Amino acid sequence: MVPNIFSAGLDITEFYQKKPEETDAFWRTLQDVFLRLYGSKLVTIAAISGHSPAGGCLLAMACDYRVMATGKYTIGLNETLLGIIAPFWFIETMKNTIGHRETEKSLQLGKLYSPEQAENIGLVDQICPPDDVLGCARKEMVKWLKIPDHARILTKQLMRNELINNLSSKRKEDIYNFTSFVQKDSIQRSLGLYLESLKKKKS
Ligand SMILES: CCCCCCCCCCCCC/C=C/C(=O)SCCNC(=O)CCNC(=O)[C@H](O)C(C)(C)COP(=O)(O)OP(=O)(O)OC[C@H]1O[C@@H](n2cnc3c(N)ncnc32)[C@H](O)[C@@H]1OP(=O)(O)O
Repeated sequence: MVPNIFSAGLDITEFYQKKPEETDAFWRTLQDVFLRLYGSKLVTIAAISGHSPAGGCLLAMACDYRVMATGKYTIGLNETLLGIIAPFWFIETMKNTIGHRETEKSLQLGKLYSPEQAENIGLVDQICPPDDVLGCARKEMVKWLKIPDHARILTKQLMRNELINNLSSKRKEDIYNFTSFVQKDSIQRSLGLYLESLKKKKS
């Protein structure tokens, strides 16, 4: 685990000043990761040890349960703040997690929540002191593993298959949408400025 960061989201440099075939491949890989994690038969618990913006939030939401460290960390889908938009399957995953109305506000505002706020709206299920996040996740895992596996798996599939099938049937179209969107000059400019601002913040 990297201290303070669960995931900084997608590596923007993978779709900044890249060739279309490179961004296509990047997006296809992300679809694969999501479909495998969201559709996993295993019990998946995210131990969110720190910041979890955008793609990081998506990965966490793809799990069955989320434990987040307390502290000055944030989680959410902040795409609009970067001048980009969350694709339909990010949106659907968030709707399935926190409901339609909260998702609508959250996405338009590019909202990043504190751990306490995230727990209040159900974006995370539990908050724990940073040095106990894994311990809390393990304790929760024990509960989930006591459920008869076949029943849990079938239930999970019933809940998740609609989104899985929807994305699986639209993968090509979704890749096309991503690449044509991020390759626009205006979007490339926004991404460049955002990357610069991240570096400036650091120095
Ligand atoms: C008709 C309809 C059509 C629909 C079409 C749909 C199209 C789809 C559009 C596109 C969808 C894209 C979805 C995108 C999802 C994403 O995940 S985008 C990434 C979002 N991530 C962020 O905004 C987080 C950015 N990072 C931070 O805020 C901070 O780094 C941090 C996580 C809070 C940690 O802070 P700190 O510890 O201070 O680390 P830093 O020192 O700031 O960072 C270290 C270096 O890393 C660089 N960096 C950080 N994050 C990223 C990143 N995500 N990508 C690339 N690079 C990143 C940062 O610049 C530092 O770099 P160096 O200076 O070189 O070390």
